Amino acid sequence: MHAPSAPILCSFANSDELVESLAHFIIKAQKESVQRKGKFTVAVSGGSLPQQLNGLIGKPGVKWDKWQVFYADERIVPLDHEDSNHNLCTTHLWSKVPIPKEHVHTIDPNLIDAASASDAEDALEEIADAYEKELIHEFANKDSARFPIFDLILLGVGPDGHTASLFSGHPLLSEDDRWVAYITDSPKPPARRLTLTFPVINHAARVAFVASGANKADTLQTVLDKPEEGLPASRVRPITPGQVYWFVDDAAASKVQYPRTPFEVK
Ligand SMILES: O=C(O)[C@H](O)[C@@H](O)[C@H](O)[C@H](O)COP(=O)(O)O
Repeated sequence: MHAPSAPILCSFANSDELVESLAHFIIKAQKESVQRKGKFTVAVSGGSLPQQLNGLIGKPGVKWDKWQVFYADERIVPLDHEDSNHNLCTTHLWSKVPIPKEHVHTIDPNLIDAASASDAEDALEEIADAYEKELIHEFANKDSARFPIFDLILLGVGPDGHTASLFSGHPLLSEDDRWVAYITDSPKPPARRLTLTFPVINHAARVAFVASGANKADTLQTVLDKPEEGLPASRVRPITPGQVYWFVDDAAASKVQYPRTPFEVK
């Protein structure tokens, strides 16, 4: 197996340029995937990311009916709860674009009540299993790959270097079997979450991190310049031919020595 390729860092003068370039990048990835196999499989996370996808709204190149969307991580709360990533993405994106509802794969709402009614981990396990089955169903035509190969996984990074719901020092960092796992002790509230695991993230064709603002400068410096520290975001290194990209603004990249790559819209 080849070594993973080095991250590609693209930094933009301001948030508008970042959002617009990210939209072009996503549309290009979508075109390649749709041409090759008629669909585009994407995973998205929460935080500030959904808002940074608003460059896609109204762009004629986006073939929303070809998208199949999963959540890179999700909080175990009802889907209309203010903490829900699905709710956040619906507010910022899905409600504004013609994506078929059934193409956005949520955690099973029928299982959430049981999980909130008790502290039993069984209920969380059941939600994680059901979401994994949903993924297996979508990726059923996968060759004989051990893990799904997403066309694109979109991630944010927290101040502590976490990504999706993969946190420093957590035993889940060494999960090498499951596709989806739950946690009950997220340091970032709410505590109970689902997350795609590292093997899934690192099998993707493309992973794009999106980060903006000066409050991300120290984190990016550690993640990109000191990968040996092993922060969760540094561990995102998709296996060849997968590629990880960083879409950031100059404020977030201000302390990073790692070389920038000019972004070209083709
Ligand atoms: O649901 C979540 O909590 C997120 O998926 C999480 O991984 C997020 O992406 C980072 O914490 C960055 O969040 P910000 O973009 O808001 O800094």
